Amino acid sequence: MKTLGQLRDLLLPIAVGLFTLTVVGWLWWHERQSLDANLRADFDFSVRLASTRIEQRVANYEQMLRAARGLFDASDHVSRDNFSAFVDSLTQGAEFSGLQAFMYTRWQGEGKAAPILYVAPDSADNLPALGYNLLDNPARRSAMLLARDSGEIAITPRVKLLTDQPDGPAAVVIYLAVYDRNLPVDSPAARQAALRGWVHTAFRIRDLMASLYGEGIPGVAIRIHDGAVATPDNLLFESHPGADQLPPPRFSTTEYISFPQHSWTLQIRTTPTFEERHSRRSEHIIAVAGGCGSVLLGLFTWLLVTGRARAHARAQAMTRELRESEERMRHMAQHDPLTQLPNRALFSDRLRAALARARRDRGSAGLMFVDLDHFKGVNDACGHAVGDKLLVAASARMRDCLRESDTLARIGGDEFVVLLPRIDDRTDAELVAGRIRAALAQPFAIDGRELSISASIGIGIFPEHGADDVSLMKSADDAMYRAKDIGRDQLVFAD
Ligand SMILES: Nc1nc2c(ncn2[C@@H]2O[C@H](COP(=O)(O)OP(=O)(O)OP(=O)(O)O)[C@@H](O)[C@H]2O)c(=O)[nH]1
Repeated sequence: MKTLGQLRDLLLPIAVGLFTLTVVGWLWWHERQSLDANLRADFDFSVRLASTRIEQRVANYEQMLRAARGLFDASDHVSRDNFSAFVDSLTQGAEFSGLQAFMYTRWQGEGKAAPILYVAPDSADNLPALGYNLLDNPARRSAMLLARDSGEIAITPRVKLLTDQPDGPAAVVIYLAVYDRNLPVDSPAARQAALRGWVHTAFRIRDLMASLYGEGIPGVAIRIHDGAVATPDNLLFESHPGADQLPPPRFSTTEYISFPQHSWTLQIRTTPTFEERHSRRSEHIIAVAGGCGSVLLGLFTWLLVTGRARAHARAQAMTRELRESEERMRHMAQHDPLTQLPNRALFSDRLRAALARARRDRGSAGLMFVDLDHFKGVNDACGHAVGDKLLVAASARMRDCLRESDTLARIGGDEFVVLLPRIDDRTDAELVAGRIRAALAQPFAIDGRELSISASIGIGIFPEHGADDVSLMKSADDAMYRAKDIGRDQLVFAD
């Protein structure tokens, strides 16, 4: 029954702790899911932002090219100054940053060169490009012809700018054909016949990205590859060189940006900076605080459940201690501390009770005073400690001479009293006194010494030597003194 109760007291706190832990686990999981969802949403937003910004920027370049074509559509004679002034007006306040050069190339006919005629801005970087025959460059040539035939923009694959070193950064050029404004342009053949030249813009990809994002792209790493398949050879741009060395990303994706008959592949992944931006502190707080709270709640439940039992056990222990302490106090109040024999007070109680019983039964009782002879000599010769041991040993021997119902008490230094509550006559008392004398007469071996003692004994019999405890005590005491007087080691009856 007790074990069942203990088991229940243990199971309830465990169940409460487990339940709380489950709730905490669910909260933790929920928080984690929500953080993951936030992170995912942020990443998706970054991806959309990246591809939209690039598309938007290229669309701006296209707008600019179309505006420039409008300039040529409006006039048969566009001078270099007209062109520069037009480009200046276009770029003022408009979002064309990242652009390296804006150019016009004249078509001089089949089999002839197509040199760059105008370049703006006419900076020291750009001017060396003037006069370069673009048709000599296969990548540019095919984009130019595509632009001519389609009437739309055409973008080159990865090229180097004419003014950059051969190992310079990756760049692209966007072409838009300019036609004779008096001729039809409704078919590829018509467009070929009406071709006057091309307006085109050139830009480095890294300048384009820097103009979009500034120094760094926050949180995500972007790689742009030329074409629909990402290979190291067609890499146009990477925002975080060495991103492969980073720990695996939480999220990554591939996006495509399409141009007429051309596309770019964008590989976008999260970086540790991005993942750290979404602190997992709340998740950790829930785990730690929830875990500790569950344990505390379990402990609290255990304290509540076992509180009554523990208070009961404590009360029992205290009661037991109190009883034992009372018992000890009572024993100390009624017993001699050296021999543990009853003291005078307890002896008096028992004497009175014995005499009352004897009086009622019309029986007899015996009272003996036993005083050791010359005990002072033992103390003086052997020391007080040996005297103590002798007193204890003598008490034990005297006790052995008595019945269970008899009482032996120590009422003074070497003074003992014996109560024989039920005797037939004085012979019984004489017999007991004889046994005591004989027991004490045997030598005692204390601390390697042999000690011999004797005792003087005075005996009083109830009722003949005293009708009450006081007179009987006095009679026996007087008899003992008489035994001392007649030479000690004697047994004397009261008068
Ligand atoms: N060792 C020890 N001695 C005690 C104790 N109580 C009393 N005494 C000594 O016991 C002796 C008792 O001496 P008395 O009864 O006066 O005389 P006595 O030497 O026994 O000689 P008698 O006249 O034969 O009784 C004293 O010297 C006390 O100091 C005790 O508890 N231990």
